This record gives sequence, structure tokens and C-alpha cells, in this order.
Amino acid sequence: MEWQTAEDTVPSSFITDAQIRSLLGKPPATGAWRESDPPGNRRFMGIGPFTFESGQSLPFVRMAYETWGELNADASNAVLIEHALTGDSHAVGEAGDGHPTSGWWQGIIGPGKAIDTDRWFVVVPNMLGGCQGTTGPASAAPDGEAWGPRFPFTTIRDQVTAQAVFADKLGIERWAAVIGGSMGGMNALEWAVSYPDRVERLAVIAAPPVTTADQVALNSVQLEAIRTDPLFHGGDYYDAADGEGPHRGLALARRMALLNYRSPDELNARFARSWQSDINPLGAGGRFAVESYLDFHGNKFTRRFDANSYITVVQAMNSHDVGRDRGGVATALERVTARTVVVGIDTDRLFPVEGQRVIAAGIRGNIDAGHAVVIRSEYGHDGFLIEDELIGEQLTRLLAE
Ligand SMILES: CC(=O)SCCNC(=O)CCNC(=O)[C@H](O)C(C)(C)COP(=O)(O)OP(=O)(O)OC[C@H]1O[C@@H](n2cnc3c(N)ncnc32)[C@H](O)[C@@H]1OP(=O)(O)O
Ligand SMILES: N[C@@H](CCO)C(=O)O
Repeated sequence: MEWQTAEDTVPSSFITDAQIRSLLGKPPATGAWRESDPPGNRRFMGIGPFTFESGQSLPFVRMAYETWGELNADASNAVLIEHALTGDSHAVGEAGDGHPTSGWWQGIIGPGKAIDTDRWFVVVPNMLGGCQGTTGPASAAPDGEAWGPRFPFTTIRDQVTAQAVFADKLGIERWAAVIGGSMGGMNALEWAVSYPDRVERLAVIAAPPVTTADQVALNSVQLEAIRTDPLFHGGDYYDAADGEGPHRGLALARRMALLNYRSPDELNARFARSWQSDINPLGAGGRFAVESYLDFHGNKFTRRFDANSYITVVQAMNSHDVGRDRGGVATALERVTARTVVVGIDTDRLFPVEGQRVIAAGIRGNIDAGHAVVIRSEYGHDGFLIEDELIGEQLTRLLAE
């Protein structure tokens, strides 16, 4: 069967993988197939065929997104929020009805909140390569099977290019603000460098200008944990019986990642040397409470994330270098015209504040005259998801003018 674009197959408003398989006369997929049914609050938009930086292409890409607030008549109040590595479009709202987690920025977005939905039209898309509705490795290819390891290598620039097409289709020429933390901050920065005329305000939170060797190294052991899981099968695990897949490898990758999401002081203060369930971990079969905490988060993660998608988005983070093919970071940052705030977290050991200081110094529209705002938090990198008041204050300053 010839592959067709969204426009000439099914309504571009909503296409599930099950519908794609059904169009091809295939039964619904079984096994470790991460499908975004039911759609919950999500909407879907086909953005047509897409060519990646690598030169590889997909015949069809679908973006999943959620919105809050009303778009005004001249489309001048649209705010793009970029989610972090394993986030999704569900920034506000409850878990359930197709959403594996409750909203990750509930304290920041809403009526009267820092990103006030009485004033702004807030748009949160799921990233290209993700697994919560936007096309990614678990999505159906033209043959009805998951793209799996055939999914193209994806860069942060690819993600932003896909979002630019998406914005065109939404009718948004210029964002009133583009805001993101962590990998979302990489996307936000890339937007402001790639499309300076389309970004009026910019907030980069807990993200670097370039992913360093140290950060690539941390990522590489995580990817290896997944690839060495015997159930990974080179990324072809979607048809495994009983939903089997590289869950152990993925959970181990998540455990490793979590260590850089939190701070040593927090873990030490919170767990000290306590035992889980009062069973001695020193030779009596027990575990330290912190080990149980990591196990919990590792296992929980496998219930909401696809391993190939994790590889894809981690590799996208590795690709991040805002100065690549642009004469270096400083030259690239000179392109940004947006009114900007750059925020770091003092205990962030994943993306330390030195990176935010480089960004802050290079952007002429920085409202803090070349400085990054460094917030104090015991939570490390994940502070951008937890410190609503402190992060909200900075976004309020940005959006005030
Ligand atoms: C946009 C995005 O970035 S992705 C979407 C949100 N992010 C995530 O889900 C990432 C994973 N989660 C997290 O990193 C964190 O939960 C955050 C950042 C969202 C919130 O942080 P916190 O409120 O400090 O939660 P914390 O890390 O303490 O986790 C709490 C959970 O750990 C469990 N837990 C705590 N101690 C232990 C222990 N000793 N053994 C087992 N489980 C434990 C709690 O029971 C609780 O479970 P629950 O999630 O079912 O309620
Ligand atoms: N907890 C965040 C950390 C990465 O920024 C996530 O999982 O996306």
C-alpha cells in the first residue's frame, strides 16, 4: 500500500496508531506497544512528511498537544511550553484517561498563576520522538509495525523544526513566549536562535548551551543499560508476548538518571542510612531506603515510557549544541532578540549553573543584564518541577512586559 499523508487519509485532528493499523487492515497491536489511547485532553495534528537533519525522513508526523486559555484575535498571546526529557503535553490536569501522570507544571500554569491562562493561550506539544502521542519509535510505520530502531536519529533542531511547522498550522506566526526547563530549555533556546523573529520572550531554565562531554558520558551509560537488556532485541521488542520488553534496562537507566536529578544533600538528609521496611541491609537481605526509592522510580518509569523513545530523546539531548554550524555558542546567542530570563538551580548537578551563565551573558535581551538568576533549592535539577514559587516569580517578571 502506498503511504498517504494525514490530509488524504484520516482527519488530521486525531489519528491513533490503532487507526493507522486498521487502515492497513491489521489488528490492534499487542505487547509493549505504547499507544496514546484514550486521547484524554490531547489534540493531534498531522504535520505531513518530515525530513530530519540526518537526511532521513518519515512519510508522516503527528504532533500531540494540549492547550489552555484562549487564542486572541491577532494570535499575539500564544505561549509555547517545552517539556523536559520524559515529560509530555500534560502540563496541567489529573492523571488518568490516557495521561500516565498528573500535570507537571500545575503550580505554574493556570488562572492567576505565573503563566496566567486568563491572559495567555498556552500550548504544550509532546516532543518529536516522544511516546505520548507525537510520532516516535513506538508509532506505527507505513507497514503497520512500530518504527522501533528504524526511527531516524533525532536532534533538538529536528524537534524545533517540527514544532515550527506545527505552529504554522496552528496559525501562530510569533510566540509571545517560549519557555522550557531541562531538555525543554534546550528546545526553547534553539527556537530563539533558529527563529529569532518568532520568539518575543524566552525563558531558559536549568539547561545548557551545549551538552558537555560529562553529560554525554552520563547519558551513554544509561543507553547501554537499555541496549544490554536481553529483552531489548536491538529495539525490536514490540511484538514480544505479555508486554515483555527491556524494562530492567530502562529502569536501570532511570535510576542512574535520577541521581543527577536530585542533590546529594537532599538524598542524605531525606534517607540518611535508614533501612527499608526495617530489614537490615547489611547482610540480612534488606535494602537501604534510598535503594528502594530508586527502585520505585525506575520501575514506575517503565510503566509510562518506551525504551526506544528514551534512547531517541536522550540522543537528542546529546545533539544539543546551539553553536553547531553557526560559528560557536557566542555567535549563535547573538541571534536571539527575545526579552529573556535565564534561570539556574544552585544544586543542579546535571546542568550546573555555569551553563546558564554562558547563555545569560550572550543574550542581549536578558532582563538581568547578562546574569543568570540562580535559585536556591535543595532539590537539584528537579527543582524546576518542584519549586513552583521560585520559578513562577521569574516567569512573572518575564511576562510582566
Ligand atoms: C516534565 C517532566 O519532567 S516529566 C513528568 C514528571 N516527572 C517525573 O515523573 C519524573 C519522575 N518523578 C520525579 O522526578 C519526582 O516525582 C517529581 C520531580 C515529579 C516530584 O518530586 P517529589 O515530589 O520530591 O517526589 P519524590 O521524588 O519524592 O517521589 C515520591 C514518590 O517516591 C515514593 N518513595 C519515597 N520514598 C520511597 C522509598 N523509600 N521506597 C519506595 N518509594 C519511595 C513515594 O511513595 C512517592 O510515590 P508516588 O509517586 O506514588 O506518590
Ligand atoms: N524529571 C525530569 C528530569 C529531566 O529534566 C524528566 O524526567 O523529564
